[in-house]
Amino acid sequence: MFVTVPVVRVRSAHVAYEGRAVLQGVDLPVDAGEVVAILGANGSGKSTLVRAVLGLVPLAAGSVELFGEPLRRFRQWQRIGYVPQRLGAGSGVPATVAEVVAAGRLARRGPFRPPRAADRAAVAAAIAAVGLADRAGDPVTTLSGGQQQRALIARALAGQPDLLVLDEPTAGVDAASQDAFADALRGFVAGGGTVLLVAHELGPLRPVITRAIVVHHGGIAHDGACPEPAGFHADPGHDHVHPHAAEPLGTPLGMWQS
Ligand SMILES: Nc1ncnc2c1ncn2[C@@H]1O[C@H](COP(=O)(O)OP(=O)(O)OP(=O)(O)O)[C@@H](O)[C@H]1O
Repeated sequence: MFVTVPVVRVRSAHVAYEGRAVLQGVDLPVDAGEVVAILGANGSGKSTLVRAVLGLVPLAAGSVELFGEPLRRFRQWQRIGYVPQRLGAGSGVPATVAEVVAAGRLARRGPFRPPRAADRAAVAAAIAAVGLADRAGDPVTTLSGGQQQRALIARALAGQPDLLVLDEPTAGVDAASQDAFADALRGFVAGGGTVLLVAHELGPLRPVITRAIVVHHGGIAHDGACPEPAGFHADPGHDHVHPHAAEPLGTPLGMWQS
């Protein structure tokens, strides 16, 4: 019998920083093809959860499996594309968009092999997917913050991962970049990809999200449909949400938002 293995399986995860508990017994399975948004107030532990999934912060207790492998044995990192929360401080090297995106291909082709046609095609496709084809030759430093974020997403896509993990990919990003990102995600998922992303506001991403997780008080307060903000509260820039009739589980959405 064919049994599908979850792409991510977090079991009873506990994480503490300097003795202060941030996650306390979190369970999270993510199946292939899901687009899971992790929501919650500032400091609730959203980034900590995705960092724990990737082994970037240690678990005090519990376990993580990726593609059915315990994290400590997992070696297929080329199957995962990760976009951290912020572009690090500039290295001083004015790399072009194409160079930054091509770096995302290294895990696939190995650092000492020249790029093949398939590598060049994957890089071009990733740049096009985020709507930056006309900026491919420009230094990333000349791009807006939102466009730089799109370049990082293209870098993750260029590796043709099975799982994309994105930490607040649309925070502070202009509307055009949010739309471009939503389109890129749609294409990625249509090609069989799975997505785990941290978000503060869903905006244009909302229709792409198949499942929302809300982290609150070290645990998962909601796991299901996207909480529906009413009317104009869904607008980007409106950073709080009021309780209303459609909220899930009877929990005031305001509790989850800062
Ligand atoms: N490396 C660290 N050392 C100590 N404390 C940390 C560290 N990283 C995060 N924390 C603390 O852990 C808590 C959860 O942080 P985390 O970044 O996971 O929250 P978040 O939900 O992603 O927040 P935000 O929405 O502001 O990005 C916060 O109180 C934060 O200050």
